[in-house]
Amino acid sequence: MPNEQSPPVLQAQGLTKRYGRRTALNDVNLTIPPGRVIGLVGPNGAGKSTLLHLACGLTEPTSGWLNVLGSRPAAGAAHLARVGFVAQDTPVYGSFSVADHLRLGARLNPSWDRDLAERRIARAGLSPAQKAGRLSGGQRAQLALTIAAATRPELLIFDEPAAALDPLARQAFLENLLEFVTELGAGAVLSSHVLGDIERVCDHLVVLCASRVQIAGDIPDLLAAHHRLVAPREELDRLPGGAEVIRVREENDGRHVSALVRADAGTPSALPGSVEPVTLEELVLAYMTRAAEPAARAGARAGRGAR
Ligand SMILES: Nc1ncnc2c1ncn2[C@@H]1O[C@H](COP(=O)(O)OP(=O)(O)OP(=O)(O)O)[C@@H](O)[C@H]1O
Repeated sequence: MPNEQSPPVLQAQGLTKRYGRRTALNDVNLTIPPGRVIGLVGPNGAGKSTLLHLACGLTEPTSGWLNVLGSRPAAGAAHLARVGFVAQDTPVYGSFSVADHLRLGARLNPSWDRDLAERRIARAGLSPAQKAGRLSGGQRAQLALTIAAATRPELLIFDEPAAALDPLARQAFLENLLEFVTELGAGAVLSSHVLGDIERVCDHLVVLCASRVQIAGDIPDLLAAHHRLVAPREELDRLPGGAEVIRVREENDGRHVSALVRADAGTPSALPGSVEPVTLEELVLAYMTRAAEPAARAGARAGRGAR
């Protein structure tokens, strides 16, 4: 069970990963405190899988470093056992039965919790005799989750585990995930494109776009620090110190703008115009849009140059 003295779940400094000439992660700095369920969001190609693969020790940084639970990823068998990973396509062995998977898990993992595995398989309604290749996407995801959790890791890492599931199966999967996290006293990192899923299960958010972390923090703190305001455009030049405009949109009247602003706690009363709280979706979209704008402008310039 993590406490105040526990090391950060993830800590990265200058973390960079290149595949040939392609940069997947660029100078990522991140410190995530212990005991969190972390949502990792970002558009396709943002570098989410790369970050998760680095965290599991499946690949090495090009430069910089990353610590997971206070050590380099996969630094020896003992550290490897502290982290459970469920990959994007929740892989299982198609010709093995559910029971075969549990037997294999028990044989390969000294910390295997047989009681937890069997209890959860029964709870998910999976028949031990069923071949994994015949399971539905939702059942396969539950099996992969159970195998990862039965090794009793301190951190569970999921790469878009529920992407292919229908809403009901997704809800069942996420509920199960949260139950595991509670039962094991573990942390979890979960990448997803579905903000509703993140909102439902995560208490910490990392927005990754264009190979960099755009914003990270505990979700209640992030929501408290961001505001939507509608004000005359010129008022944006007179924002209080420390306030930062993340995204601006023209209002229909041509005189006012709607802006998403980051401001320290306590500043909302100093902001001009009408000030409203933001939703998690607005916040994430604002950072994604801001990150995409330089690339879009560069693309437009290149397009004009090509004509
Ligand atoms: N093994 C690889 N070889 C070459 N390029 C790669 C490799 N893995 C990832 N990339 C590239 O690195 C960048 C980041 O990819 P990554 O898969 O980490 O993004 P992602 O945020 O997980 O995307 P998605 O949401 O589509 O799964 C992309 O440009 C991708 O093409």
